[in-house]
Amino acid sequence: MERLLVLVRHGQSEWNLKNLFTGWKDPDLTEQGVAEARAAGAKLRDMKLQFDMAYTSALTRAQHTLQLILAELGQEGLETVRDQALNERDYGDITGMNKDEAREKFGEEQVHIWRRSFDVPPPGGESLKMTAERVLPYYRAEILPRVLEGKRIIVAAHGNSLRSLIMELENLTPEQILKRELGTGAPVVYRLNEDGQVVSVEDLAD
Ligand SMILES: O=C(O)[C@H](O)COP(=O)(O)O
Repeated sequence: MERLLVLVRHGQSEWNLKNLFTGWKDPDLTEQGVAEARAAGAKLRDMKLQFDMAYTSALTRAQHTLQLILAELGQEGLETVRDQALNERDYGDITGMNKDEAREKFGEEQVHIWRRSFDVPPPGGESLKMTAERVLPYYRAEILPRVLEGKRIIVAAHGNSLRSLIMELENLTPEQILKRELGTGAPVVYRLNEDGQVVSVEDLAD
């Protein structure tokens, strides 16, 4: 039985382009983001992958990315579940702030801690640990059982919601996940065994 799980971060958003902390804000894709999403779909098509179900967040940039990928695959209208459990990490009070200006104001090191530490949340926002505490229960209850019953699943979501899931799938330590960056529009293709453990991983980033 095929147990396929593909994770893909949305293409470049308007706020990625402006270098703003985005979190739960809802900008759409840029032209480049649209192109990245189409390219992700083309890569999956070249691998002859097809899906039985899709999951995405409650945010436009992820939903739009999924829609463009499915169009490339000729799978428009695929059964899709949208849930805010898969939303980006909430950046709290620094949402909307320019990332370079934040470094000037709070210092390079502090901003790096907010962005890449495991358990230090930005003020009023979520750490990666807190993000994992909503992503993983959702994954275990909704997504994993479907993969294990043989449904081929694609998840279009966000840098940090996916990093928290990848940490679990790849058994990474907090130190290892800090260094794991996800490119916009770069699918990661997992095959799982009957216990839900990863037997192969293919990162399609160029
Ligand atoms: O929410 C954001 O600003 C980005 O999508 C991810 O931000 P990061 O690179 O700081 O994790």
